[in-house]
Amino acid sequence: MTSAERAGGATPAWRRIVIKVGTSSLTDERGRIYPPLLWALARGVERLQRATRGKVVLVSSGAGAAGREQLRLSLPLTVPDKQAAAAVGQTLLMLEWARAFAPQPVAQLLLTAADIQDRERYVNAKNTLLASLKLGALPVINENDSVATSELRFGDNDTLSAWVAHLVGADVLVILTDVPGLYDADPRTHPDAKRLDTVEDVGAVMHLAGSEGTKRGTGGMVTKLRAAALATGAGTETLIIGGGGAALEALAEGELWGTRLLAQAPIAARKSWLARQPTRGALEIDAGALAALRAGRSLLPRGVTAVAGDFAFGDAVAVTHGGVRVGQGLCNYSSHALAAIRGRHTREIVGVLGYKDYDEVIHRDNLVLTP
Ligand SMILES: Nc1ncnc2c1ncn2[C@@H]1O[C@H](COP(=O)(O)OP(=O)(O)O)[C@@H](O)[C@H]1O
Ligand SMILES: N[C@@H](CCC(=O)OP(=O)(O)O)C(=O)O
Repeated sequence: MTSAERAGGATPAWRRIVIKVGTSSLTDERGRIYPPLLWALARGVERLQRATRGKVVLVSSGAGAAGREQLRLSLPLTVPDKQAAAAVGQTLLMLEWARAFAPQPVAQLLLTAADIQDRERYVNAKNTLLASLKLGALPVINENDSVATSELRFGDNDTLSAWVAHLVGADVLVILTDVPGLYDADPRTHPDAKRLDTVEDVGAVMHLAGSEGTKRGTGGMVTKLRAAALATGAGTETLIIGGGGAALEALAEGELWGTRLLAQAPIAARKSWLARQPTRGALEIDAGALAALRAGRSLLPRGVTAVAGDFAFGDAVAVTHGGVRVGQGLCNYSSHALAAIRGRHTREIVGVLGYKDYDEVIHRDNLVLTP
């Protein structure tokens, strides 16, 4: 690494740091867990914690690789074999992390996408994480591979790490892999590829990711960029770096061995979050209302011509015109209340419902229009 490849600076002021470590950063070329790599990472994490006085949450892959090694399994594996390998490997992995971080305690959390989708489990996961950090433990998170199949899966730990960053309100998401950043083509197959130092809009670089990862990893650069889109869209800066523990030590000194993907501004971040919320119903609006929304105004009951679905106050709903989706937003009235006030003037709301919490059905700050 030459000095020209490094972007130097002061120690960053991060309070919460999520670091995702891929299988490729923990294993040797034969795909076996290589403890010196893991121990060097632990030293890097400690250095980063000391320098920033921030708290680190680790998302660690490697259970599958560790389990395959102990069970002497060779590829390709059936899904149950993969799950058994992850179940065996997870204990080995955690044992090694616990040794490497001692005396700091480590807290194991195994999550699936279902834990994020279900409100109660989401809150429980968040509480466990925040309490572990408060008590001085270092959370080490992996996907719960033994129960997560198809639609319940994150599928890759890059995506999981973006959700963890969201759960803990991280200032930065660090994705550590075996290449020092995002290149304009896969550097494995394009030796002349050039690295991008800073990315302002993840959407604009998504096409640069080759479809394949390493044989050891899952997803390659595509899933890292998707995770970066999620995280930066929610306001969390994302770094894709390579170089193992030494790269974390450099980061503690303000040196970046990779690519910085900038967080979106709060309003843009909110809109991108809004656009990702699952909708529970739809509001059909007339042409006048559509023109008002496009002019940056809020949706009033008068412009709503039909209501579909069963939703509550605060739920996300689609907005349609002529049956075509034109946007979505958070609704200030339940489907039941809206069915009664649609097409009415705002001054009529109290008369119809007996109360009026809002003039707007969807406030413009809670609305995102389809481009
Ligand atoms: N544009 C790109 N820039 C950098 N790496 C890329 C790019 N496109 C594809 N890759 C590949 O992504 C790989 C990293 O992904 P992966 O093997 O899944 O690692 P991990 O185990 O760390 O998640 C790199 O080794 C590289 O070959
Ligand atoms: N949960 C799996 C890791 C899945 C994954 O995303 O792997 P990687 O691309 O190496 O981060 C395991 O522990 O083997």
